[in-house]
Amino acid sequence: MNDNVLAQLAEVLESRKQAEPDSSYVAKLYAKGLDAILKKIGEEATETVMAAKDGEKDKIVYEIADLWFHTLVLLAQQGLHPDAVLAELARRSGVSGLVEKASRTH
Ligand SMILES: N=c1c2ncn([C@@H]3O[C@H](COP(=O)(O)OP(=O)(O)OP(=O)(O)O)[C@@H](O)[C@H]3O)c2ncn1[C@@H]1O[C@H](COP(=O)(O)O)[C@@H](O)[C@H]1O
Repeated sequence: MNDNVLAQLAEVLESRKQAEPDSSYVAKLYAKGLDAILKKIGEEATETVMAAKDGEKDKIVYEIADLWFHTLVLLAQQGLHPDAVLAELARRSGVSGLVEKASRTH
């Protein structure tokens, strides 16, 4: 499991831009707009903090998955791909492969 999960999910999130709001959670979020997406990110960040404060490792993973998921929805809504974030992280850490991959695809 690696960043392909992010790329595959990004593809699904892109496809949901053509879906009817009633047919999909993500399509419904897009229809509600930016503020609704940002609200979910805020909620999931708070739930992550609470899980960490409670020291519940399983819950931390679960809530971070929710948080990452909603940030991926935000990236898609903004016309951005997760590769841009991976490339930025790679740039900071000096991992060259991802930077090259991102510059090839965008
Ligand atoms: N990975 C996810 C995913 N992670 C979290 N969630 C949703 O994010 C929400 C998390 O919010 P909460 O924890 O607050 O739970 P909730 O009370 O049900 O949330 P609300 O309904 O109040 O927003 C839940 O509704 C989860 O179902 C996700 N919904 C969809 N996906 C994937 O996204 C893709 C598109 O999904 P659809 O749009 O549903 O087809 C598919 O690949 C899905 O597997």
